[in-house]
Amino acid sequence: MEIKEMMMTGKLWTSLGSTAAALMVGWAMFQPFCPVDPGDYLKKCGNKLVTFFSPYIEIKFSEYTADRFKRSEVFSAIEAYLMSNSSKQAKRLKADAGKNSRTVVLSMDDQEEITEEFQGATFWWSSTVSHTPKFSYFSASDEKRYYILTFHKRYRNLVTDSYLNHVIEEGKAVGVRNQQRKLYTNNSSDNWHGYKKTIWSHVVFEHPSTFQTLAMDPKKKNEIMEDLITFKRSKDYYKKIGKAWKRGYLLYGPPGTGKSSMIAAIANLLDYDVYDLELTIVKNNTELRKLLIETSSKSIIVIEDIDCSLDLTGQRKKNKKKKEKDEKKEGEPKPDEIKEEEEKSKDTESKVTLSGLLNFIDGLWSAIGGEKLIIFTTNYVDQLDPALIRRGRMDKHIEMSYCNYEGFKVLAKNYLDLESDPLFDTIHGLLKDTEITPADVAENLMSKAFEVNSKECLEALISALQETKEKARLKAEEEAIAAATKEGEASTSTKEAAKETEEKESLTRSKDKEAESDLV
Ligand SMILES: Nc1ncnc2c1ncn2[C@@H]1O[C@H](COP(=O)(O)OP(=O)(O)OP(=O)(O)O)[C@@H](O)[C@H]1O
Ligand SMILES: [Mg+2]
Repeated sequence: MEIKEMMMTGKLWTSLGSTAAALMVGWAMFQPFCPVDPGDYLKKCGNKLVTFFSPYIEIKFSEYTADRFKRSEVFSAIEAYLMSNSSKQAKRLKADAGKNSRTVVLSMDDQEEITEEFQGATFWWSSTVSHTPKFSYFSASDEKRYYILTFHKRYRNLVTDSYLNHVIEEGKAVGVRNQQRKLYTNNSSDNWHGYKKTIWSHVVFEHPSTFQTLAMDPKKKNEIMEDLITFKRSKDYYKKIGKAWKRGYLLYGPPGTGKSSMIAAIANLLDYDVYDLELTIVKNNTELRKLLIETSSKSIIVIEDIDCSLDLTGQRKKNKKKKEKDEKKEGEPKPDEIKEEEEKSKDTESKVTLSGLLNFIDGLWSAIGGEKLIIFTTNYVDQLDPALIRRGRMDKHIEMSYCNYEGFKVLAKNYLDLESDPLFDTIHGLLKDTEITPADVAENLMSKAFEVNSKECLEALISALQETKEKARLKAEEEAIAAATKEGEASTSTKEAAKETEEKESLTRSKDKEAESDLV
């Protein structure tokens, strides 16, 4: 009996096992054709059930928006907002460098939770990270971070009406307080794709130049500072007059007169990020627009040496010449080498046009983000297209000129801690009729030894000034001689030409006379 039972139980298990195996095999074959995963379905139903009975509501804030293009500003604001609470409550924290790299900023690490009270309500914040497997080029096995806010459903209105606004505004303010100023530069568009794309790369901006250290006419300096501060405070004014909140500056002057130093001083005064735009690697107007969209507000967009960056006016002339050349050669077969070269240059050549750049400065897209300063620098202001620098586009034209006595006094104070010296009078006299850049003055005032010897530095400057003055005198003399020689040559050739005409005329006259006498 027992043996029979055992045999039957054994048979039962065997048949059950084989049925299960058959079912599994069948399911595995059928699964690819079944649109719904029952596991997922059950999970969904479970979630629905829990949500239905739970009195709590959850809001999820992802780090990246759907297009994974830009880090969500809301996420960054929440991150900053939770900082102060995190450092008190969370047990696992993340540390990062704060403003000017002098402080450490702590924030909540992944998979942590904190609680906070707001107007009598309790809110739970948790930070979560999920790892997505690599299934496409764009996802690249990445971590997705998000914050989840949980609250009782009776606070729904409080959250939507005031709590979220409070979090974002506070967070943005904390972000600005902790944020290090950054210096950005644009990458070639070859690096713009994939998840790890970087349109702009940055380093911490730490240039020490300020308006106090800038050598220039104090009146002009104050005027610029006032203009900048007014701009920074004029959000409502710009809205009222219907203008985008941005301003254009054109800095021009010879090399070494402080154009780049002025940009750094402006960034330090306004506390803005700097985007140093390298136009030569921007391939076309669309790329230029993309770069603009990716800049933050409270920023300075700089295009240095605009005359060299892109031959905007010249490009049109060049194209015209090329066209003429092409027309001439029309019909002639082109050798393979030339064809290849043309293809290559087509790829590398920047196709940013003047109109593209003008749109960048004041087209519809330029208003995005607001609070932007656009600065162009050039050594040759007369070579720029007038459309580019007309008032309204470049609102302020600032000439950075050679060093004058006022400028020298600023440099002497900065470099030597000197406000007066008997040698100042000599320098004053020499500066009146010598063109020397502040960079050259600064170089002479810089102490070559650890101990500053003011007298030696001033004497070095005096001899540099005398040398420059002498060089300028010799150059002027040479030019005068060259001009006189040219004039002399010109007058000789004019005389010769006159003589030739005279001879020709007398020849014609005599021929006419001969003809007349023949007729008689
Ligand atoms: N006006 C100035 N005040 C103080 N320092 C200056 C001034 N001009 C030049 N310098 C000194 O000279 C150096 C070079 O100046 P800067 O790079 O600002 O000149 P720039 O006008 O931008 O020249 P470039 O046209 O060649 O780019 C600076 O590092 C700074 O030390
Ligand atoms: Mg410069």
